[in-house]
Amino acid sequence: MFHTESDVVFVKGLKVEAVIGVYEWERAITQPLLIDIALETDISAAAVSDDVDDALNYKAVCDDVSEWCKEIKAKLLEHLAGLIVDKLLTKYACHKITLSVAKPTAIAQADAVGVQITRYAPASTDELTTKEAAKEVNDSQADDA
Ligand SMILES: Nc1nc2c(c(=O)[nH]1)N=C([C@H](O)[C@@H](O)CO)CN2
Repeated sequence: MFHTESDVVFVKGLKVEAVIGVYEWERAITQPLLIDIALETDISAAAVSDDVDDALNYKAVCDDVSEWCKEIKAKLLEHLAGLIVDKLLTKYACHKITLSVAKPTAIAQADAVGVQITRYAPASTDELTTKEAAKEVNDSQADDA
């Protein structure tokens, strides 16, 4: 079977309203965040089977990231980005994640400001197959329902 180390499942422009910011006035409101995520993973099983259970499900990623952003209520974008990438690497079968979080309304003179980080999975997480991780996600969502 065809194998590659450079497949990517991505999310671009995920919009989340969340409490974010270092100033007191920011703690009392929500602001829009725009999030891009690139999850490096092996998509070859899903490419052959055409079964979402073999895929790193971007719908589940969007749901999780939206929920975590609202829960975390970080002051700094750096803190939020770090926590979200750690959680994604723990939950999903991917070996590398690049994530950017932007605040499009924070600075009037700028289109957006933000941070971008890249992190790698520890070896043990990397060994989880996409199918095993997808099953864990599906099972935990079934438990939540
Ligand atoms: N590197 C960062 N600089 C700043 C941040 C941040 O999260 N990371 N945050 C702020 C304020 O919350 C700002 O968005 C209010 O306009 C300032 N600098």
